Amino acid sequence: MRVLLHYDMEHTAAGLDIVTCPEHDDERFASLLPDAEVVWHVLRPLTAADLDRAPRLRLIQKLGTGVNTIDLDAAAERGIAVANMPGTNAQAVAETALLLMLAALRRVVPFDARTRAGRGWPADPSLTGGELAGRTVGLLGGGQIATLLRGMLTAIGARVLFTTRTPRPDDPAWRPLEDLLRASDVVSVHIPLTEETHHLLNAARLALLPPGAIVVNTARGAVIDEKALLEALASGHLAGAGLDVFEQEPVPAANPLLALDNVVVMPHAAWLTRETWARYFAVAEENCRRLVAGEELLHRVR
Ligand SMILES: NC(=O)C1=CN([C@@H]2O[C@H](COP(=O)(O)OP(=O)(O)OC[C@H]3O[C@@H](n4cnc5c(N)ncnc54)[C@H](OP(=O)(O)O)[C@@H]3O)[C@@H](O)[C@H]2O)C=CC1
Ligand SMILES: O=C(O)C(=O)CO
Repeated sequence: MRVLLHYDMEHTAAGLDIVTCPEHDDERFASLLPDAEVVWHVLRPLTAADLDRAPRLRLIQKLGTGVNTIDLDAAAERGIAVANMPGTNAQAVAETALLLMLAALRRVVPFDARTRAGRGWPADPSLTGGELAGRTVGLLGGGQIATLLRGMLTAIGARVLFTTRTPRPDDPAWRPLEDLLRASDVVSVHIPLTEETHHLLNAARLALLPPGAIVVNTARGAVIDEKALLEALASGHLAGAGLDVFEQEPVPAANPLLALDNVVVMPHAAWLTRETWARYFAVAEENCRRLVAGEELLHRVR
């Protein structure tokens, strides 16, 4: 079975003929699509035009959780199955969210730059940080990532609140979104990007956060209105942000958020650990086996 791994990563597996293609190499991707029976998809959008070049394609296997980068209707129209693998990267993302909130609270970006430039010592008192212990952290989402992060934050001594679409009155930490925002010193986003969640954190909702709050996003850029975020940071209402994801990816170098030293950034790499890859390949190979055997796929989305 011909598998097209759409990432710059070599991998072999018994019974699978795996070819790889870096995500930025559109020409190679187009040339490999006609023979692909399975695409192992990471993040580069998979469009109807791509699928038109792939007459043998039977399965789009998302390596990870969010399927917003796949044209699901186009896949369904062409009889191509789509599956994801929720949870396989949850530990990595939860740890990254924790890392970004600590980095923002402790001003790692300016400290790092000044230390490298030989201007780090003595440490500038204007960069005095804050501790997570004792602060209230509001999580948007109560799924696999938010649940792991909640455990980590509780161990550190933070007070954790969370919100979901479906109220969870049995859990004393659950709050309606606006109540959660009013109470949160740090807010961290862990919900999918859908029509409903697009710009969920807009100017009005960001204004509900207490002055000096920190926003962390390891979910999808467009859940936050980036212009409103920039204004809230520029006005000083927000003290900082930790961003792994952006409205436009790859994030353009001219994005004004990148010029702020109270914003710590990553290139949508929260998931990127060796352990995540091992889990990705285990599920992806199992779904290829199931496809060949005519068995029900794991985590079929469509
Ligand atoms: N940066 C990265 O590398 C990665 C990013 N991600 C992103 O993180 C997201 C979360 O992942 P994960 O925790 O595994 O997903 P889950 O599916 O386990 O959890 C999603 C949570 O979002 C909640 N939710 C959905 N819609 C809304 C809404 N409108 N308002 C409030 N809550 C909502 C759901 O609860 P309910 O249905 O009750 O509302 C659920 O608790 C993914 O969708 C993906 O976009 C994931 C992995 C890697
Ligand atoms: O799993 C996800 O949704 C990611 O963003 C990483 O690919």
